Amino acid sequence: MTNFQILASLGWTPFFQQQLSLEEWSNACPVRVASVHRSCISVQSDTGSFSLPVTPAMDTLAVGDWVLLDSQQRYIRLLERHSCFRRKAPGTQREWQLISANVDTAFILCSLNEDFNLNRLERYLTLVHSSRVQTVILLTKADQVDHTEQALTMVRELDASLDVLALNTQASDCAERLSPWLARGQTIVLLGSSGVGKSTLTNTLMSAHHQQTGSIREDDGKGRHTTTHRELVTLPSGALLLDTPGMRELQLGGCDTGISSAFADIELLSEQCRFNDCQHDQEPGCAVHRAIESGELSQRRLNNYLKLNRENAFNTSTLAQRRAKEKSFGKLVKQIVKDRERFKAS
Ligand SMILES: Nc1nc2c(ncn2[C@@H]2O[C@H](COP(=O)(O)OP(=O)(O)OP(=O)(O)O)[C@@H](O)[C@H]2O)c(=O)[nH]1
Ligand SMILES: [Zn+2]
Repeated sequence: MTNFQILASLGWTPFFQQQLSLEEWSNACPVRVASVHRSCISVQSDTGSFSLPVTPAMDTLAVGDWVLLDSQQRYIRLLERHSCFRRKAPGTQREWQLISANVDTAFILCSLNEDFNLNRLERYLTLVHSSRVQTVILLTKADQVDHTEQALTMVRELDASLDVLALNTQASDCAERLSPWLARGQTIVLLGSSGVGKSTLTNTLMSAHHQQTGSIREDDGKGRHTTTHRELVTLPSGALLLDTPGMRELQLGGCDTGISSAFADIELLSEQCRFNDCQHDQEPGCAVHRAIESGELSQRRLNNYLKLNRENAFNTSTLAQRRAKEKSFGKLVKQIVKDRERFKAS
């Protein structure tokens, strides 16, 4: 019998439970994907961690996924995701890459030094707003700069409802300050460009208590956690942290709702533009431009909104085209099979 209490500490909730059929309830074993490698995945279950060879059916799994195994530890199926982040795979390929699945809270890290960048922050906000997750902005390296207050104000102006904290990721008070989001069974993903302090924060949170955790961790020999690939680690608080190695490029696609939500102010203004299809360029009666002139909205934010919209539309359409192609190929295959059967029958 599956121990659902242990599963709850791994992030199992009624959302997943209700997806089980009666038969699966008694026979299947739910496990959570902790890391994905080319030929194997490691999973956490109510009886501990183990790894499984990857079969073609498991090709689309992401870290954080819940999957069902049979009594022989064979893969049955993927459970529907509560939330999921994906980006366009870097390079020229028009492919998607899953960043994480079933996350409750996203910590978006942005350093306060010369890399501080509101446009990039808006890009990450668009990504998280397209999924059902709580968002917290962490402004790191607060110990290195003296303009923390101004930066906090600028970020709060992006969205007054956001939780924003400035911190030194090496300081021992991080665990306490972040504790509202780090309860047992909660899943957190760290997002942010390379060098913003994701690994440092992971290390600080991991060593918050000197306690052995049943987590999967990689050690560099100095007792330090290092990120070489995406993996789920259990923090002393009982929360599950998904550390992602530095993302050099976060290309958006399929984020229509994310844009509408991250830029709700501009979308609201657009409703007052004279023309329904106003591009907020040179059109007369543009409410967005009026807001810029009055200082209510920054030109920077509008430019970034237009840029992310173009990028999202481009990447989304290429994805849609690919899906359509796959669909028509699928139809063709079905037709061939049907014809063959008819041929056999005749
Ligand atoms: N002073 C100070 N240094 C920090 C802070 N956060 C990170 N650093 C330093 O910044 C450098 C980069 O931090 P990492 O934790 O490796 O950054 P990362 O986000 O994990 O980078 P990737 O692994 O490339 O994605 C390290 O030298 C850290 O010691 C901070 O809050 N204060
Ligand atoms: Zn307009």
